[in-house]
Amino acid sequence: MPLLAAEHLYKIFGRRPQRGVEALRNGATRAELRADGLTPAVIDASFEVSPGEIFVVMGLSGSGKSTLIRMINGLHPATAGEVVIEGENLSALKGEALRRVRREKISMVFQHFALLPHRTVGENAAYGLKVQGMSRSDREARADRALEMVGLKGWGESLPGELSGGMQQRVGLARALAAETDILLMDEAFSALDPLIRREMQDQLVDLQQRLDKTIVFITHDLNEAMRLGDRIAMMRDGRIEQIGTAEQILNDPSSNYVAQFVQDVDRAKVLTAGAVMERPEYVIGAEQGPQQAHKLIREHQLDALPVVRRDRTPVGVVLPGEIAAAVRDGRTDLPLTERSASTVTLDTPLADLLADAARRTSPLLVVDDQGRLAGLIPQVTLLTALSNHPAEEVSR
Ligand SMILES: Nc1ncnc2c1ncn2[C@@H]1O[C@H](COP(=O)(O)OP(=O)(O)OP(=O)(O)O)[C@@H](O)[C@H]1O
Repeated sequence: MPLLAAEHLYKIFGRRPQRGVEALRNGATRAELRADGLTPAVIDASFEVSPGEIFVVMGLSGSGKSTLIRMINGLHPATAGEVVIEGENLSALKGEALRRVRREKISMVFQHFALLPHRTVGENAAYGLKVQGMSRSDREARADRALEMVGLKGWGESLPGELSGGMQQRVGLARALAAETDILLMDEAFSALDPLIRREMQDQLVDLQQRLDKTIVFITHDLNEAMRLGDRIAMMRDGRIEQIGTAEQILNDPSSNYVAQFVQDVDRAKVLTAGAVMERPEYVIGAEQGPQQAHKLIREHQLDALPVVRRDRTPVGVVLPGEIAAAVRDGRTDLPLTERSASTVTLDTPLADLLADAARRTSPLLVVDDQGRLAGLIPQVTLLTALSNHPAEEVSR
């Protein structure tokens, strides 16, 4: 079951917004609604977020991201459609019931930290808990734990003004973590930070997510940030979600010209991984087999390379047509198939790392999964083609 789902959500600002929903469903354009005094901020948005996922909502200014996230946390009632959290329809809740879900399930991190300047870092981290009526000692214990998680142990007595921007945002994050909700909503949370600190925070967020298994909806207008953070990304335009997919799906298979144009300048080498560019081998050969069998398979199926694997499918190496043909011709049929060992990389190795020595490579790369089993193969030509699109200085990091 998804932890969080949006089902045909609409948010229209203006008087009697419901008529705008009807008009849009009947094919009216945004401009037509505007002329009628209505602003459609979110139009027919549907998606599901799984537990432990980082789901990024990406779009330009005015595309509807903030409005969408405000509907998810119940700050804005939806004009139509539903927000469902752990099976509970938020849109149907009111008053205390709505406040309870918001308090227990969702916490929010804002762009401008939203810290109270005259309260200490510790008090700021514990702020949401005080509002809930939690005892002082419990509040302090939770706030301390949260500050430690974000690397601010020992800063509890300081005032926010004594901290750098990056540290202040960590306090904002600690406050959200102290609430111990499963869902974190982050609205342009790192946009006010300078680039180096921003990267650090992105890395820390991914790390925290892996340790704490939070479900995160992260809003950004920065495509690189979206690609770095998102398990999946929803691309928004003019209130509508144009495409939802992994960074790789969006790069390799954009659903519209708009998305294609948007991603055209992305450095693919930094986003794509070995898993995205590999081919799944249709044929493999067991390490106990000999060159005769390898030769036969290669000839019959016109293979460019044949991975050699053990019984448990861990790779031993790869045989190439020319060499195996020569061995068979010379009668060296007792040759062990492990003769040429190939380099192996894991599924999540960035393409940029593979390109670093692509020009020197003479055999395909074997890709293994996290159990060390053969998952795929990256032919030489794939690397060389990628390399020609990414000059070496661009990919060396
Ligand atoms: N309270 C409001 N009343 C009227 N119109 C609004 C309101 N809030 C947002 N809008 C309009 O809804 C549209 C979407 O705005 P929204 O703030 O959700 O976009 P955004 O993608 O978050 O942009 P930004 O990154 O600039 O915050 C815009 O046209 C905006 O002017």
